[in-house]
Amino acid sequence: MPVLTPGAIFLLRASPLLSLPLLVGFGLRPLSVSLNGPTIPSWLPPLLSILSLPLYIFVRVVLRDWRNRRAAQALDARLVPVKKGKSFGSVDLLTRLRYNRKHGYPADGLTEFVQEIGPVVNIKVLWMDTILTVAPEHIKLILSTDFQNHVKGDRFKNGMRSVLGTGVFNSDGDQWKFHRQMTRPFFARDRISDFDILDRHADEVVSILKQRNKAGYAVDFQDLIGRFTMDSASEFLFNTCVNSLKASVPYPHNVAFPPPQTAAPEAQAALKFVSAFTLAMNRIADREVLGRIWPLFEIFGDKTVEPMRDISEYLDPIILAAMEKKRVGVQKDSEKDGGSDGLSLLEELLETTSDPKVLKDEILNMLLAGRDTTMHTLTVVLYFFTMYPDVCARVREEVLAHVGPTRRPTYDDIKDMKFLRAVLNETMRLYPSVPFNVRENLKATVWPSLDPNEKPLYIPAGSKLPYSVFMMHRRKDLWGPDAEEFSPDRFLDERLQNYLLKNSFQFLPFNAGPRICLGQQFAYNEMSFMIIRLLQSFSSFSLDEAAFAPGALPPAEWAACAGRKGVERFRPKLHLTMSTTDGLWIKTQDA
Ligand code: HEM
Repeated sequence: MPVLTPGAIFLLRASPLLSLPLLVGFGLRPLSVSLNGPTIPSWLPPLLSILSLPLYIFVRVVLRDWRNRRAAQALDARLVPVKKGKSFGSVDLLTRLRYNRKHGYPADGLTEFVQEIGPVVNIKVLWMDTILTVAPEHIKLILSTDFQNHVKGDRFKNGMRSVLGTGVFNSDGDQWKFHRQMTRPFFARDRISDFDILDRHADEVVSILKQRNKAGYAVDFQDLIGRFTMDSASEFLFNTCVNSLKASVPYPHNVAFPPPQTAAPEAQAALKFVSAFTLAMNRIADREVLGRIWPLFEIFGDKTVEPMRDISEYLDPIILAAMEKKRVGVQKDSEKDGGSDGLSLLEELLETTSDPKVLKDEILNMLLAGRDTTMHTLTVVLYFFTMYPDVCARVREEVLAHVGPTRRPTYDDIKDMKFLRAVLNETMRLYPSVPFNVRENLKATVWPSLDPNEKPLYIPAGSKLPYSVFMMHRRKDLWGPDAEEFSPDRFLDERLQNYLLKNSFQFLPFNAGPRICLGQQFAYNEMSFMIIRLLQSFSSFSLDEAAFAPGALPPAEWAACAGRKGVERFRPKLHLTMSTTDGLWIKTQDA
């Protein structure tokens, strides 16, 4: 049976509104004739039909703004200051932000709006309220103290549903509680400090880096570490390693005749799955950028169908096999090795549900959570090691002092390595994996004013409320005059007391409140483990700028810009999570 495309559904839903102009325009003439009224000139109905839709929207907007002003007055509050564009409906702002998202540095444009208007600003495009905040006071309300009133909301969830279903990331209320409770046991301490899986894959990463180094080629570290996080996550989550580290690793674009590579068929299947996964995530991220009107860009077909077909081809047999094992009571793979503590997430979930759709949604949600976030942070840590060799040398000293040159690190080693933790935190401060996030408020509410001389801010019900930890993490008034500098010691010296400890909500790489990242501890362990293994094998790292594809390095004009934009030698890119445009090409120096 043919399925309606998202665009067709959108148009069908909007059809009463779209048919209004035609009814007004063309219904008027026969009505006048039947009532013996004045003759209506033939040009009037088309003119009315053209004018009636904008008129209808205009009246609605004026009425809504009037109601909001009155509601604000009644609460002795004020409306959030608006950033206005130059064109009709401020469409130029949307065009500018979309262009910046593709070609600029993260938050380009938004940074200027915040400088001009303040840390909370209503970016009103097409008369819709989009209230951006970079204030810890408001983010705390959204995520924690007024959590019940701030949901992901249908607008966000509709765009994500064809990929993330109703998994933990893409649900609200009781449905979210069900998913969160179901997945939480998996993150018990025993489970996340079992380093066997990480160790095997870290060994593969080190050996690939060594081989390439010996042959004199740079390696795309982002690609390599993305395979590490994918293989580790897949093994933790569904007990089947995707084996992407076994597939051939790309050579830089400037290698004219790369050595021929052979890859096992399962490695090809892995790459197909990984690229379908990446594509599906990028497609839903595009929808989020387009906002409410995203279905209009999918009139002829759902853009996630194709990648989801490849994902299902890979994942469904794994899920069905696990269900079958459970049904016939075969001992679980992980129980054979290490008792029930070692259950994969899939096995853990099968204790609660046998619905294949719920199982698949959850696994995909966890892969999204677990792969791209850690991949990005580890990539930027390595980038900072190339830019700040003194920091790299200090972490290496700490590694050698605590773990030595070959021993496998333990949970306690990692816990004790304070400078390594500071480097991870500083990396996530400057380049948080989830730089922008969004919520919607169910009921109208009031936010405190950041200026004590001004009235509080009225937030109408159903507002789109994006918040940016990326921008908050760089505010000089919150972090000090050196906020744009990479300085891990700020998490250890007096700056910790002077800034962060005064307001813990100003540092939120893992979110906060009831929806705080479930994998936070797992992520710290995984990232620390990998860095320790790298620093046991290599003494330093360098960028190989010649290996970057044309256009992948920052454009020359960025050098004149203030802050990090002016100094970076990589190009951060935004989707649902942050990544590096066309990878990070590095060379290693053996220890
Ligand atoms: C550097 C690594 C990581 C960072 C920076 C990070 C950050 C975040 C953030 C910001 C959120 C909130 C998202 C939202 O509300 O829309 C989140 C949620 C979540 N994260 Fe992580 N994460 C990381 C690694 C992981 C890992 C490795 C896992 C699991 C394997 C994981 C599992 C989750 C889950 C399940 C949620 C959803 C929580 C909920 O909505 O109740 N994360 N994470």
